[in-house]
Amino acid sequence: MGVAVIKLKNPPVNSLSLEVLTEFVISLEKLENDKTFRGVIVTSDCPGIFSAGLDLTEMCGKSQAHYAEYWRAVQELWLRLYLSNLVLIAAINGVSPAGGCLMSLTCDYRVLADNPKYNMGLNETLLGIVAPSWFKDTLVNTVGHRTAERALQLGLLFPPAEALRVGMVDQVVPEDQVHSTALSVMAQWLAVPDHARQLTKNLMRKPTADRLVKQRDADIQYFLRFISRDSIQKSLRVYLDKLRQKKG
Ligand SMILES: CCCCC/C=C/C(=O)SCCNC(=O)CCNC(=O)[C@H](O)C(C)(C)COP(=O)(O)OP(=O)(O)OC[C@H]1O[C@@H](n2cnc3c(N)ncnc32)[C@H](O)[C@@H]1OP(=O)(O)O
Repeated sequence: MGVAVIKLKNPPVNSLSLEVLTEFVISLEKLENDKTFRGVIVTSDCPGIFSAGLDLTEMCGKSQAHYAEYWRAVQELWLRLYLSNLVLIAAINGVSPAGGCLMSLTCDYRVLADNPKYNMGLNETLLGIVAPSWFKDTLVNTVGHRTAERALQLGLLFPPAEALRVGMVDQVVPEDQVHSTALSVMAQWLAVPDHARQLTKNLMRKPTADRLVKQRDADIQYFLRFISRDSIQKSLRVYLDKLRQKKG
């Protein structure tokens, strides 16, 4: 039925490095242009981890030019996913904090494996950073304003049952059924004529995407100012050190 599978593979934690973002955009573009494909299942090849989100090492101790290039790539992937003409289904087979969660929220449907370790949410505040307005918009459009406000301020990571309850995911299924469920949901979505579904998706999502499109450069400048602050760099270094020391 013309369904591709994009399996994220950037061990150990599928962090979204500049290279991963760039390759993801290229793969999506190829699939969009190949009319034999109508749907994509986005999943992970790293056991227990859907994606650890944005690659913190790309945002720490680098040059302004690098930050600008990285942020443009983050914007680009979000825009491509959010406005994709393809049916996108996230088969979430692991934990998905921050950017990992955002990636799944851009999809049309989310199936999450029922494992209490597989938390998901926008936890930026716990790192001492702030989810940008378009991350916030994507969450609000999925779970509603009140749930998003609480989740964003507290940096909540929801276990599967809670993620389902607040509408962050559409289905929670046993781990070994995530892929087959994604495939059967895909069949349902593909039963709708493409042109009608695509126009409707556009109607729902374009106003949100346009807000970023209209001010992409300003958004990059804002990110540069924010990420270059000494206090923010310090927060990121402390967080990364904590992650690294977990093993020791
Ligand atoms: C205006 C600014 C807005 C910016 C918006 C930001 C969005 C984001 O996405 S920020 C990233 C948020 N992500 C997280 O908070 C997740 C952090 N990671 C974890 O919680 C855990 O690593 C895990 C639950 C995803 C996996 O745990 P585990 O299997 O125990 O693996 P380790 O913690 O031991 O990690 C292995 C290895 O990977 C490094 N690492 C983990 N996450 C990231 C990351 N997001 N970016 C870069 N590197 C990451 C970790 O430091 C370990 O490295 P080594 O010690 O060198 O092996």
